[in-house]
Amino acid sequence: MSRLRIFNAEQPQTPPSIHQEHADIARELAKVGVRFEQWEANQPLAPGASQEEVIAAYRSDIDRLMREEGYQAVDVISLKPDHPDRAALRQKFLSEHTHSEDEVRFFVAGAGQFTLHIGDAVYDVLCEQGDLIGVPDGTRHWFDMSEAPYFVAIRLFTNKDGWVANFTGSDIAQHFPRMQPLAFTAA
Ligand SMILES: CSCCC(=O)/C(O)=C/O
Ligand SMILES: [Fe+2]
Ligand code: NI
Repeated sequence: MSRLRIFNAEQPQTPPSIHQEHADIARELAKVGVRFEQWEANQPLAPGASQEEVIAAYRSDIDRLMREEGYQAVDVISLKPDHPDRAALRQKFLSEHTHSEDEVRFFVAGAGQFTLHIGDAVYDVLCEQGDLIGVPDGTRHWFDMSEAPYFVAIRLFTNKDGWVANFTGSDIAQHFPRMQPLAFTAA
């Protein structure tokens, strides 16, 4: 189940407000300019599927987004808990950063946790299969996949060069909850 927790940026220990209904999550995120939608993710793809398989399965959605919203590049992150580089891949996204383009991600399997630092608040969004999130350019954020990653996400870029991050140097991400491994993947 998708989940939004909203913290005060200065008070990571204080219990956050929590939303678990998709409409509530979308409404709260829309207030701060973040896109959150539920899409059909009905192709039988498991984490670990290749980029080619994922792109072929979602070709029509990808083509439509590229045509209608002007994306120039697409790639896929597809990870399962035994990936040999999982620790390094997790580390890559764990510190606060921004991008000079919107971060648009469609989760076609599994789950991952985006945390957005907007003004005085921190929005921690657990995205699950079927969720599309669009984080505006310049938004400070980080992403966790847990120590046992289990997800397939399609990434769309307006920049032809794909993923480029600007790290803020802040340690704020260390103070907020990390993603817990999905129960069904913890063997
Ligand atoms: C779920 S896609 C991988 C994370 C990513 O691309 C990013 O920029 C996280 O902030
Ligand atoms: Fe990012
Ligand atoms: Ni600190």
